[in-house]
Amino acid sequence: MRIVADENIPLAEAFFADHGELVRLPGREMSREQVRDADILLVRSVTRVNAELLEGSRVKFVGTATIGRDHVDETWLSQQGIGFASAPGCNADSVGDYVISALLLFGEQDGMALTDRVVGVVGAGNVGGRLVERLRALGIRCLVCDPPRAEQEGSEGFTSLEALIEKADVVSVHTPLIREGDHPTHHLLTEAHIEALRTDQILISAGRGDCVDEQALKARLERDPDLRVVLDVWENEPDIDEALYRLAAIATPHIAGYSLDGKLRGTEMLYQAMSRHFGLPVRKQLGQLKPENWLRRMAISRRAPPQEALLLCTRTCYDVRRDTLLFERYRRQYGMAKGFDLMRREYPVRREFSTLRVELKHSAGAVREVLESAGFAIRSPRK
Ligand SMILES: NC(=O)C1=CN([C@@H]2O[C@H](COP(=O)(O)OP(=O)(O)OC[C@H]3O[C@@H](n4cnc5c(N)ncnc54)[C@H](O)[C@@H]3O)[C@@H](O)[C@H]2O)C=CC1
Ligand SMILES: O=C(O)C(=O)[C@H](O)COP(=O)(O)O
Repeated sequence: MRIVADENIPLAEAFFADHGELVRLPGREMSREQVRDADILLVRSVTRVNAELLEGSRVKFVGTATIGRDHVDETWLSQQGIGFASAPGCNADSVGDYVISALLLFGEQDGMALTDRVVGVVGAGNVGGRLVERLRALGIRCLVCDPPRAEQEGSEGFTSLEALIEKADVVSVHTPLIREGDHPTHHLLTEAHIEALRTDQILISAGRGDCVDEQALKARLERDPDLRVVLDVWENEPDIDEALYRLAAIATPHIAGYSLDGKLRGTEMLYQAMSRHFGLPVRKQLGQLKPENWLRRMAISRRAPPQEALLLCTRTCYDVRRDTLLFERYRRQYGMAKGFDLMRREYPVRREFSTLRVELKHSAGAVREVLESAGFAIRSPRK
């Protein structure tokens, strides 16, 4: 079999090369000619998978190593009898790490504890749902807006988008991009929602750029630059709006989910789905193929207050400031569109919180509880 895979899918050789010739390509420019003779196509979110790309090809299975599927015309694939799989939840906790890192940064800037702010999460699936679990475990009050879930599970525990914007201090958007149906999310945050934000609120957008009306957001920020927004996803990636970029408090090039762990999980999920599709045995597991030195550790030797310990461990794993600065460097050196993609391609290895083993030298119960709630693995002398 011939397998065409995006160059940014790690361990694709280790998982797939036994099944045929593996060709690596840059995803954004994948062309009809390049995939025509492929049997299996493995992509990321930057490749539009539709009739235009695949009509007349011999592709029998498409996998996207991402949670999002808005770049794939699933209806057309199914009409053609082409198998399809995505990687639900693969990097969900990495997006949570990103949000926690941003919340800690704002807490530090404002001299506030994490628990001083109410966080509103819009879209509570694998990403938003797990984020809410972690934040609540940290003692943070959360509001949740997820109308499809509210319809299925009953409205208790869910709130409308308008009420969430009114009551929350942080509005964190994690919806997929859905253009049709009962709950479309294209420009889910309308001009009216954006105008309703208070200057002291924080908006985080880490689902898909098109879920927020960017022109309205830009207009609001031009009038009210003190409103803080964290933008990881954008309309028209990679050629994003430079003026909006400059107005954002934190601006990153769609890397909220870019941990090595999340990406590798995505590759393994595609391997499993591909094996099922072709009736092949699942012989490989991520555990056998992971690089050495998989787990890292750190120790907290003194009696740090819980919030300080959390900040220390979070920054050891992931510091959102690094990515904001790095993005600015790439933009200056290569221009916006090229810098955006190049930073994603050369992204430094980042690990999920759960891979950091934190050794507590003191049996500080409160520190242990906070770190575990945030997702770190703890070793400490128990009382
Ligand atoms: N920035 C990044 O690096 C990443 C971004 N993503 C994006 O995050 C999205 C969400 O990921 P998951 O939570 O894993 O997906 P999911 O499918 O598990 O959950 C999506 C949730 O959004 C809810 N939803 C749908 N329409 C809604 C609406 N109109 N209003 C409010 N909620 C609505 C659904 O009911 C569901 O609970 C992905 O589709 C992807 O686009 C995912 C991973 C990384
Ligand atoms: O999983 C998703 O959905 C994402 O948004 C990915 O983290 C984005 O990564 P790329 O596919 O754009 O490399």
